[in-house]
Amino acid sequence: MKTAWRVLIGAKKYWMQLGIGFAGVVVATIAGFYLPWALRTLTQLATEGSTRFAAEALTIGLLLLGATLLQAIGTSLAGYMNHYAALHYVADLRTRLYGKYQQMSLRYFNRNRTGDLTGRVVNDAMEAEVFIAHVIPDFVIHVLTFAGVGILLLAINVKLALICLITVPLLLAITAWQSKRMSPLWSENSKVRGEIAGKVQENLSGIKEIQIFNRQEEEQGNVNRLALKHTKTYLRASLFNETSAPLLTFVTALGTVLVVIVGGRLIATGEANIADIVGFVAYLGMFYHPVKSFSHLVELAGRAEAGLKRVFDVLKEEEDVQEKRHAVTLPRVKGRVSFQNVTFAYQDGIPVLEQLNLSIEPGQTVALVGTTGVGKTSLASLINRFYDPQAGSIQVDGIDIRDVTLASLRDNISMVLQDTFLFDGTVYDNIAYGWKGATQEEIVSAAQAAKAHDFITHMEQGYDTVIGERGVRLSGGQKQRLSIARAILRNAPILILDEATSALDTKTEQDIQAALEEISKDRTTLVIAHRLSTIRHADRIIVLEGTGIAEMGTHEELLGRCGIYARLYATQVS
Ligand SMILES: Nc1ncnc2c1ncn2[C@@H]1O[C@H](COP(=O)(O)OP(=O)(O)OP(=O)(O)O)[C@@H](O)[C@H]1O
Repeated sequence: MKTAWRVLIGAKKYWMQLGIGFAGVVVATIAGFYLPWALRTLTQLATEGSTRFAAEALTIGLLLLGATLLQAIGTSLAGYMNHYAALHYVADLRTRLYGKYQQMSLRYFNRNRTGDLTGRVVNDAMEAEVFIAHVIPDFVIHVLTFAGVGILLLAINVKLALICLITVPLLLAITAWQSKRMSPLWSENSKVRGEIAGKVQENLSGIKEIQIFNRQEEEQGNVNRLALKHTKTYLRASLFNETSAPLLTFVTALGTVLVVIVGGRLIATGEANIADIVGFVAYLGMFYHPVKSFSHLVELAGRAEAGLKRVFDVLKEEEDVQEKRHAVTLPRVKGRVSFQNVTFAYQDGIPVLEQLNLSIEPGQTVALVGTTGVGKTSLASLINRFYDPQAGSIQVDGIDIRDVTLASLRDNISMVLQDTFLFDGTVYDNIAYGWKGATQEEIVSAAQAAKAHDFITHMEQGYDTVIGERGVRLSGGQKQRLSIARAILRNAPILILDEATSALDTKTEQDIQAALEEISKDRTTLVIAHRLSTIRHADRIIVLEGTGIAEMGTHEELLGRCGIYARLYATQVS
């Protein structure tokens, strides 16, 4: 019920269509009441031996035709309008869900599987259609039919009407019990569906590894296990439904039996006539139908509710990297970046950085070095708020980055990441992704600076070549060069290069290094590199160890200190 309200309130924009749909449902349901009434009237006229039977029958026939027409028009109008509202609401829900994903921090994506999150947008959001176009209209039809037919039965014969009410509490009790038992089964079912989506998505992303390590059989087994788990949970719900359905049919039949027995006695005592009983029995099916179908409706609602809960769970999730209510726009900065007593951990109790202090002046190039896993990427990720630190603050030009809008902060930062991600579009579009509204000349000159122009022009369709999902049709080095071009195009005052040239051969790396040094001249640059030869000319080199800074200085100063850096350097040059 709560979900139905939530969906109805959420679909406010479509209340007009829902109103028309509602009117259609009401008209069609009421028009449907006429057939048994017509039967009763005809029987009455026949048993009374009316002389105008043929003329009366014609009138009743014409009225029946009108009622049937109204029923058809009402049903199709309601069907279209309810679907119109439902499908538009699904589209809104999918867009909102995707929008929410875009606001979430990386921490959220580390916690959840991509396939599961995709499943919520593709499958679970669609359950709103079931709610709006099926569950709610059916509920209205059932309530209207039950109440309307109930009144008609009372009008025909009060005693008989009360008799057929006897079984209703029992039918409702069975339905309520069924609904209580089914709800967790459907939740489990939706969860397993999400697990299947997550597993398949993960395996498709890692298809190379599966083939390299010959794990096809094992992975197929894993997917099969999940598929069977889904079958089992679905079957459990289905079994429960299938066993309670005959029980409902039996109790309904009991009501009809009572009406036949008591109806016979009432005819014998003259309290009812044949026409009443004919009308009564014809209405009885309509009267019990809503109560009987209520269980199917409960099943449908339960299934839809379980899916929608997974959608609403995401929508109500709090973003851990939040923009303040009155966050200001950060203008183009000079590029001073400072970390003050920053403590950061992915998991409670396992700090990656502790009480870290660091200040980078505008235009400086600072290199971060340290053993693998020490926290270099994590430190860089804090600057554009992929994550927020648990303690301390990070400032850009003296302004706490939590006080400014995320968009304006990120507009000031250009990043080339360790794993380059390219979209399935053209080379041109992928570079242009770096800056909205870049001109063709700017894109080409960024590609030239990133030493990508030559290989691009040698491709079949040059800048218009489609590079495939994640840039699969490019080599690692080519991808990296496109991503550097994208960053150059962005022309932001702060540049972060995280292993930006690791996939390049030495010659190309040297060429790009020169270009990167050129563009980093007038901007603050943070370089993370394992190959120490590439950061020799940095203004400052910071060596991370444990959870903080162990050494800091220029290349020469650090070599002279004969510490960690000197040892690392010695192992690389030897
Ligand atoms: N998303 C994550 N969730 C949990 N722990 C993480 C996550 N990313 C990194 N870590 C952990 O945090 C620590 C620092 O990782 P980080 O990637 O910052 O190191 P790094 O110095 O950049 O390593 P590398 O040189 O190998 O790229 C590591 O112990 C790593 O296992």
